[in-house]
Amino acid sequence: MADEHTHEAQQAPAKDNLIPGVKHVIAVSSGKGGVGKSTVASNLACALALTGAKVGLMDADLYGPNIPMMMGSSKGPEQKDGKIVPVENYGVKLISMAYLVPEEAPLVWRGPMVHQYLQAFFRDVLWGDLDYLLLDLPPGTGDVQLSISQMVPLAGAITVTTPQEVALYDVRKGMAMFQKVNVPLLGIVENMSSFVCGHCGERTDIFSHGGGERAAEKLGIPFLGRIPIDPAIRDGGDSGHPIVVGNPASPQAAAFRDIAQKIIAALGGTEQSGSSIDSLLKKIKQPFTNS
Ligand SMILES: Nc1ncnc2c1ncn2[C@@H]1O[C@H](COP(=O)(O)OP(=O)(O)OP(=O)(O)O)[C@@H](O)[C@H]1O
Repeated sequence: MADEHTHEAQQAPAKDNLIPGVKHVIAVSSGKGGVGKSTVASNLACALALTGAKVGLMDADLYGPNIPMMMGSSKGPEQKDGKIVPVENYGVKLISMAYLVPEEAPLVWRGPMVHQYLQAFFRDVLWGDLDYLLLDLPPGTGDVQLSISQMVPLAGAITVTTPQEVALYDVRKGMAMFQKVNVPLLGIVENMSSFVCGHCGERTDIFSHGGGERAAEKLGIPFLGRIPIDPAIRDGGDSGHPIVVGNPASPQAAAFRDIAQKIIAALGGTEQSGSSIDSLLKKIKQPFTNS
């Protein structure tokens, strides 16, 4: 069944460009749920915005949209001339299903509905000119991934994984799907790597160690970096202050910025170096607002 679907996707010619002002669309994916894909997507979006790039983040996880909470922006979008004005926080334009349905409503969509909603997220949202539009995908390989690969040209896909074997098994399947639909693989981010005790400094490899890098080597794709498992990162997500903007001086924020620079370089942009954290932060128009 999956093969039939991917075959369909491969054959479908790219439609009219639904987002002509967007230079690079980047899929943030994961083989498994709960590995930190939305956390990585929101921190990378902030890190890219801090370089001065124009950035959007689409919460394409129609079944479990978390981006508004993680980006501290629960207030829904406004409409203008029948179009949706994306919400903006930390210099990142945002859209999510969470803005459009009541909080407690179950999110159960059939395939055609998924396609329609995603199309509306591309076509009916006033994204304007963007350097990067990140798509936070649902975990796994399903309707959303296929619809998106048919709808817009993807500059590349990033996969987030935790380091243990069972997560890596799913990474390979996810990456194979992107390869089948001719989406370049930008690389793997290993999240929830080691835990370093804040008291004694001892390192514990809760989900094993180094699996993301080994998988990248095996698959012949770049390893983009590792993010430690750290309560401050979880706290940033829960409180709507991604650590990249909530605590920019932390090593965790630096790890996200480093990955963002690798993505910029992979897509042909210029790495921004030498900027102080203060000067980068001044580029965020309205920090900590819109919640
Ligand atoms: N590096 C980290 N350290 C500590 N907590 C983390 C880290 N990364 C993510 N988390 C936490 O793990 C939980 C799951 O993360 P997140 O929602 O980003 O995962 P996900 O892969 O997008 O999940 P799903 O796609 O299944 O909704 C969240 O509570 C988040 O704050």
